[in-house]
Amino acid sequence: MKIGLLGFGTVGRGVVERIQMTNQQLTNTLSQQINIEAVLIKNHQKHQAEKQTLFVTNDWQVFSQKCDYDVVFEAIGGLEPAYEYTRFFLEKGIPVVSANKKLVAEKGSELEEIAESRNIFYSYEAAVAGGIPIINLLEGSLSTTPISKITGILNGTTNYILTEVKEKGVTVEEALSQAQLLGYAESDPKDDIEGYDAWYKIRILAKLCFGSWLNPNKVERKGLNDVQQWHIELGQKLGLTLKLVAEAAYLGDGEAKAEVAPAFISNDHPFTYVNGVTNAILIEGPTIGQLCLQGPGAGKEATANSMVEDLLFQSNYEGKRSKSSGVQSEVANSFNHYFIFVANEDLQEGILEVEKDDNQICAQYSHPEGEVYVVKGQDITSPFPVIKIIGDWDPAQVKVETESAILFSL
Ligand SMILES: NC(=O)C1=CN([C@@H]2O[C@H](COP(=O)(O)OP(=O)(O)OC[C@H]3O[C@@H](n4cnc5c(N)ncnc54)[C@H](OP(=O)(O)O)[C@@H]3O)[C@@H](O)[C@H]2O)C=CC1
Ligand SMILES: N[C@@H](CC=O)C(=O)O
Repeated sequence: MKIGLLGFGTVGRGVVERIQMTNQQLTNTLSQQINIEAVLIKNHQKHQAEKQTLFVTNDWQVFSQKCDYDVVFEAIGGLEPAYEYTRFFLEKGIPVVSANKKLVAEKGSELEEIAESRNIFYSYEAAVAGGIPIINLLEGSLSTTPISKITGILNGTTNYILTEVKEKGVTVEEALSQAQLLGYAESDPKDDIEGYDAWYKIRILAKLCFGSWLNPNKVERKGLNDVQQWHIELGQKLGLTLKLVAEAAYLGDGEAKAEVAPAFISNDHPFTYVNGVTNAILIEGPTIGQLCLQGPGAGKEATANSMVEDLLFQSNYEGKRSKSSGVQSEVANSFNHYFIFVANEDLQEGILEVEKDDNQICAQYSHPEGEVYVVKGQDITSPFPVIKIIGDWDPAQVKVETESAILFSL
């Protein structure tokens, strides 16, 4: 089997190592030897010093003209030129295995159509939650399972940062540099911090769970930008852990909604102890109850593992597998507690804003830097930072330490 590899960074290198490491097993399973025919990179200088046994080029013409690949792996990232290159191979009838969530979320519909018309696959197991085999699970073992909601910690970098800051007291910048060194972050880490990466991923999951692509303009995206240290501290004092959470739910009548936002997790929820680069996904539906998966969400080995297994999974079906069209189940109405944070300097305006929307304030806590108002409802919004609480958390049950930093006042 002749492989063309687009990209030789964290993931591309992982693919080569994984193929080398399990070469014998792969040969046995596929009944043929896997050979990496050519690797496309961008910056030749960067790779010049390396002793290479592979054919590595930065010339697209050279790479594309080889064209007798049986499969192409795409680990470049971003929209262009990944889109052009993927299209090129699919149109030639060459299947593509991708790790590129941005490309799948933005152009997946069109690329899948091309693949289907050529009776080949365009697959992207590694694009969502790194090493967790969620895509082929949804399309395979759960393909007729009614799903009402899917919730996930889908970005390894932000989860790693939040964990490092909490457990080691490092700064966000220090933790981000470490995440970059470990190969977890996107080439532009704003994609992680501002929630874009998780936004692409939840849009892909929503399509697989509910059968159609959501209008991206209607998928809310909030990253960690508005979260301040005192918000996290207050949450911690109240037994809550901050995570960047993506959710998609089926509302009935063909309507689904999705969002990415920071959320406080109560300590009875399966996500509470999901730390570091680990991702977790909770799938809910009437026949399965709650199904929770967790595993490495980023990094060379885990992501490459998903790409190689994706190839094997797809090869078993020789492009003839019928894909799940999403079996929706209407989500039950749920009301959550929300924290609305108002810094000291905004207090006068803040309380008026909080009360304006007929919000019932069920509790209020103080911190030297501001107040938090706890309200209960659905989709609460405010001009002030709002953080939803996920899990079973009730202010009436909370025992707050009565130290000066925080006082229970309602
Ligand atoms: N890192 C991770 O843990 C995970 C990453 N992914 C996804 O995998 C993809 C790759 O990520 P990652 O390996 O981390 O990224 P890297 O930045 O480490 O590697 C990107 C590779 O693509 C090459 N490249 C970039 N632009 C071009 C271009 N225009 N033409 C040819 N080659 C190009 C780069 O070349 P050069 O070496 O010359 O710079 C580099 O080899 C992304 O879509 C990412 O979202 C998915 C899951 C996990
Ligand atoms: N930058 C991404 C990489 C995997 O998709 C992340 O941190 O999750």
